[in-house]
Amino acid sequence: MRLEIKNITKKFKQKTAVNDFSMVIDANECVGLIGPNGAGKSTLIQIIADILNADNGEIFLDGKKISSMKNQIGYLPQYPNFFSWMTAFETLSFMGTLSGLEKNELQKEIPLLLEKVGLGKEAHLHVGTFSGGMKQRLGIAQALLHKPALMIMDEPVSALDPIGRREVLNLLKEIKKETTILLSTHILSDAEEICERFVMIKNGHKIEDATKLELLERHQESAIFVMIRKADFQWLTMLDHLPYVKKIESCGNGFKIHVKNLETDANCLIQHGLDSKVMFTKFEVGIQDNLEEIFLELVV
Ligand SMILES: Nc1ncnc2c1ncn2[C@@H]1O[C@H](COP(=O)(O)OP(=O)(O)OP(=O)(O)O)[C@@H](O)[C@H]1O
Repeated sequence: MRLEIKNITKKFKQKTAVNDFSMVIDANECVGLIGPNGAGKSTLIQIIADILNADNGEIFLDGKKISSMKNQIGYLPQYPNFFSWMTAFETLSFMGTLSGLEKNELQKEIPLLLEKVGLGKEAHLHVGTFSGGMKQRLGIAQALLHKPALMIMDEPVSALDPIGRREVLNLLKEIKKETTILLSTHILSDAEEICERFVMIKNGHKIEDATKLELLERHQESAIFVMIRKADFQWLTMLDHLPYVKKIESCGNGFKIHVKNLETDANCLIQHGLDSKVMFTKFEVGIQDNLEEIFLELVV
């Protein structure tokens, strides 16, 4: 499985929702499409699901146009809609028939699928009685019905309460073992839990495409965090005059010393401290923001 999104642009009147967006997803990846409200996530996802047409650009799945490969894609919309008077089993049976699946096949597969999404015991309950998390898990079952190679999900957990969110995240952890996943969210911590790669979108543009490690390394501050005894605070005033020290900030119980070159200047700084008889209780080289801070820095 290889999904290639090539230079997709989509405009709604004057508004460019997706702007020259390209990316590739390979088999077994779980990719988070991250962006604030209105960034263009739903528009892009609907173009991949072949629900919306792009104005420019093309999407290929295994080298073939996406429109001819729809049976390889499972799509979970942002707000899945079910008939409240149908049971979970009837819902999947109805959806499966609409997608052209055989009745016999459905009779066999639906109980297995409901079991997989944790709704085995609720198979014959009306969907109207389901919680948000249960409905979302039913939506995931529906998207998996035809055994797609790629699952695309639009904000699968954003609208759920903490319990529903946990249920769905746990389910996604299971599904990603056997299915390639692209999911959109504006909540980075959700994506962080299950995705290995993060593609950030802002005003329709791709602004970042990296693994967690790459993101952390790329956004690592050139600073050293030190904790010293109160008696040694005088040492800090001497640092102001060093050519490689850019700035000193007080930070919690210690100090953040910003330097020009982390690798070389950290050694110089520790040597300077030792020569000045400073006792370090903490000396941490390279301060990494967490992903949430990186996200805010990039998108706001
Ligand atoms: N059918 C439409 N007609 C006009 N403008 C639209 C339409 N659909 C989306 N837009 C606009 O395109 C931009 C991108 O919207 P989109 O829904 O793709 O963003 P999003 O990242 O999914 O946001 P959210 O997290 O709020 O769902 C927004 O400015 C939105 O108002």
